[in-house]
Formats: sequence, structure tokens, C-alpha cells
Amino acid sequence: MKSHMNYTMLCDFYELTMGNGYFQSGMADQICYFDVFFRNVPDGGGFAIAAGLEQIIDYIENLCFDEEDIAYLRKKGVFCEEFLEYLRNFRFTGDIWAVPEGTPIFPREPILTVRAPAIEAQFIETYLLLNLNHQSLIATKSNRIVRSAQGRPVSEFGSRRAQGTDGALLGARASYIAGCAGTACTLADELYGSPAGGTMAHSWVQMFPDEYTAFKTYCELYPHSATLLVDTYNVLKSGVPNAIRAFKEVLLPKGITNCAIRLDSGDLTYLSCKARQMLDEAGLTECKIVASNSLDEYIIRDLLLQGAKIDSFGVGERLITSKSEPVFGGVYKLAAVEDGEGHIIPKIKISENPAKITNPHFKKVYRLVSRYSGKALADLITLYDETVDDSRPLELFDPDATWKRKTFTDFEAKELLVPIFRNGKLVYQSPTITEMRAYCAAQIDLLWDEVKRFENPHNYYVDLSQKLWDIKQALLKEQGRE
Ligand SMILES: Nc1ncnc2c1ncn2[C@@H]1O[C@H](COP(=O)(O)OP(=O)(O)OP(=O)(O)O)[C@@H](O)[C@H]1O
Ligand SMILES: O=P(O)(O)OC[C@H]1O[C@H](OP(=O)(O)OP(=O)(O)O)[C@H](O)[C@@H]1O
Ligand SMILES: O=C(O)c1cccnc1
Repeated sequence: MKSHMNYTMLCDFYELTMGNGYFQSGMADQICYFDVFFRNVPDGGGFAIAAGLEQIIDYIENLCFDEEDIAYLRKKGVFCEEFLEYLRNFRFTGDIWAVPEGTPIFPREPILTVRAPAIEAQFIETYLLLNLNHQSLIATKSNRIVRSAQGRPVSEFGSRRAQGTDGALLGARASYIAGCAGTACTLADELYGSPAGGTMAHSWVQMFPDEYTAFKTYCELYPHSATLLVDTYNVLKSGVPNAIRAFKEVLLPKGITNCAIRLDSGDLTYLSCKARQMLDEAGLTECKIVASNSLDEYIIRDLLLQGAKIDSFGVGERLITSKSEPVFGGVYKLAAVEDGEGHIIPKIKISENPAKITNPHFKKVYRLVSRYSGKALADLITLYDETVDDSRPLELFDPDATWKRKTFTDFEAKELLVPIFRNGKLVYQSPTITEMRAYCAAQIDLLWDEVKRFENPHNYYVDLSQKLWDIKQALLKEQGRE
């Protein structure tokens, strides 16, 4: 990263008023456990992809109020002087566990857990959520689009239609982790290493006296990366013929056959098939066809079903805004507190909607992967001090319909949440973005196709251990809800 922006004040005001309240009520140092989890996979998908952790690490490491912040808060007239003084030395001193970026995640399981003194744990909620929510949303959407392209590269083209600078930059980052081949966004490459590249705009073609001169000039300037936009005037009557002429006159004499055209309007199936035929007849069999124009996973799937001859896709607005479902819905909920003598007291949040009742206590998440098929079987949420013994058969049950039971054998149990901060100190070495991208692809490979399909995906099991289930039931009973 080039520069560190301090986002300490990017909190919801109630985090400060509650902090001031905890401070004045003598609860500042009470240790709390909060979980981040989400409830629904966007677009009715079978899984989501976690992203945004690196920005959270950066935020936590740089947490501090400066004199201007303190003066501003004093002016609000609601904070006591002792609390403002406390904020002067405010740092994060707690623990954080999280799933690595690129991990496939499922509803209701913790994807990040915070253990920290009350004020600190409460204070970081908004920044944590906004990062995980945004980048997980874009990673999830991007991965759907990438999968719909069935191995053909997808470039992220959305900066110009993104919702603000972070929407563009961090969206490009998340899309790369999730499988996009690169981005049109130059700064996203410089900052995060998502490879930047691109083609040309219609204005380039319009700037020249004629289309052929525009193409020829571009090929002369960039002989090794010429992708010519062929739809400014008429794709089949002028765009493709002029591109063929430019390739033949400028590139072929140099022995360069690696070139491309881009289609950005009209019927992409019809035009790509016709263009393919024309290129092949001209001997340009290696010339690739790129398509763009308000694409998403459904249109791409449709184009390929129709037999479109498209080699790669540029996808902008519908990816970078996750247009079809623009909210990820991750939440931050209190799961437990400590009583001062090291005992963990589980806490629950009740709702009329059973799906919204939280899972109490300090927890771990295991992913069970079959040694036989190599596929993920289920995730199991346990108490923090439970260990899954994967050398023995394990019976799991549906937490909402406990008579539905299944025994798993011959599996490997892998913990998903890894330590990120210990006593305020960073203990995690972030992988490179390329490693995250490779990890993401490998983890998605563990999922059955049934979980990955777009329509009515198979419901992946996220179960509770017996001990955790018992504690949840006991808390529900206490609240008269059982
Ligand atoms: N064969 C196809 N099957 C399904 N959808 C397609 C096909 N070809 C193109 N599309 C999609 O249809 C939509 C057409 O958009 P639009 O109505 O703006 O037409 P256009 O060709 O872009 O027109 P314009 O010349 O104004 O740019 C885009 O989202 C595009 O990706
Ligand atoms: O449709 P999207 O998925 O968002 O993909 C990005 C779009 O952005 C560009 O169009 P724009 O009209 O902004 O500029 P141009 O003149 O270069 O085509 C490009 O040609 C794509 O159509
Ligand atoms: O490089 C491109 O072709 C490009 C970049 C941004 C938006 N649309 C297209």
C-alpha cells in the first residue's frame, strides 16, 4: 500500500456514545466476544467468498484518535473529559480470528471473531463490517461471473460506474481474489496488484479521420497488445474488415498473430460468430474475440449456450455494483462476555425469526473435507475448547431439525478461523493477492457442483456441535423461547 489513511473516526456515533457509557459504568475493561456472520448468500447462490481482511488489519494497526478528533468529539458535548482522555491513548489490545480472504463461507457461521475489552470490541464494528460486506459482496458476484465464463478470462471494467473510489479500488481487488483475470483500474494494480490492462474507447476510433487509420495507428503503437474496438460504425461492414486489414498490414509482417477485437453492442452471439468466420477466413485464427456491454453471469451463460464465439469478457457495472443484489448483510453480534474471573458467559440475541437467533459463545468453525472424494461435506461450529477428532466417525445433526442426522467417516477437519491479532499484536502474515486468488480457486474446487449451481443450489450443512446446541437451547429456555 502507498499510504495509510486513518479511518479511526469512520465509526457509527453510537459506538462512541456506548464506549463513553461503558467507560462511565466501569465496564470499559469487560472482555467481550463478537462474531461477524451473514445470513443470506446474494443472488440465491450456494456460497459466498470472504474478502476485506487486509484492509481490516491495516485499520486495526492504525487505530488512534488525533488531537483534531478529540477536539471535534469534545464539541459534541456528550462525552466526559476522562473518556476523551482515554481516547487519546486508544489502541486495539484484543484478539481477532478470521477466515483467510478467498475462503468460501456460508450463512450463520462466524467469519471473524473479536475478543477484546468492551469499548474496543464495540468500537470497531462499523469499519469491520463495511469492509467485509463490500469486498465479500464483490468477490461473491465476481466469482459467479467468472464461473459463468467457463474458463474464459473475465476482466473487471467497472471503475467508471463504481460507487466511489473505494468501490472501484477495493472492488477491483476483491474481483481479482475471486478469479477475475485483471482490471481496467490502474490504481488497483499499483496498490493491490490486480493486473491492469485494457483495450480502447470509441473515442479513439472517432478521433481519427477513419476507422482503419485508428486501428492501424494503434497496432503500430501496441503491436503486442492490440485489441481493436470494432463496433463504432458497423461491426461486420467496417469494424471487422478494417481490423483484419490493420492486423494483416501491421502485425502479420512482424510475425505477430496474437491480437483481438472487442464487441461492445448488438447481438453478441450473432456478431461473434460472424466475426469469427471472417477472421478465420482471413487466416487470423489466433485473433481473439472480447465481448462487453452490461454483462453479468446470466447473459454470459446465455451467450455461451447460444454458441457465441467469445474468448474473453469485460464486465463493468453489474459486477462492481453487484447490481442484482447490492447488499451483503454481514452483521456483528455479541456472543459472550467474561466475568472477570476468566469464565466465559454466553450471550444470545433472540428474534421472532429463528434464522436470526444468534449462536452464542466463543466458537470455532471446522470444515470437514472427505478424504475419499476430496469434497467439503459440512461445516461444524463448536465451542472454543472442543476439538474435532477426525480419526473417528462423527455424527452431525441439523440444528433446526435435530432428528436429521448423518455420520461422517474418513474426513479431514480443518479449522477455518485463524489468529490475526493476539493481545493487539498482529500475528498473521497476509498472503499476496496472487496467493489469495489461487487459494480461493482451490477452496471453491472443494465444493460439490450442486452447491455451486446458480438455481436452487444444494444447501450446504452448517451444523452445531452437541455442546453448543445444548448451550443455545438452555439460553433460549431461559428467555422462555424453547
Ligand atoms: N445474444 C444475446 N443474448 C442475450 N443477451 C445479449 C445478447 N447479445 C447482447 N446481449 C445483451 O443485451 C443487452 C443489450 O443492450 P442494449 O439494449 O443497450 O443494446 P446495445 O446493443 O448495447 O445498443 P447500443 O447500440 O445502444 O449500445 C446487453 O446487456 C447485452 O450484453
Ligand atoms: O457495460 P459494462 O459492463 O459496464 O462494461 C464497461 C463499459 O464501459 C465502456 O463503455 P463506455 O460507454 O463508458 O465507454 P466507451 O465509449 O469506451 O465504450 C465499455 O465500452 C463497456 O461498454
Ligand atoms: O479497456 C477497456 O476496454 C475498458 C476499460 C474500461 C471500461 N470499458 C472498457
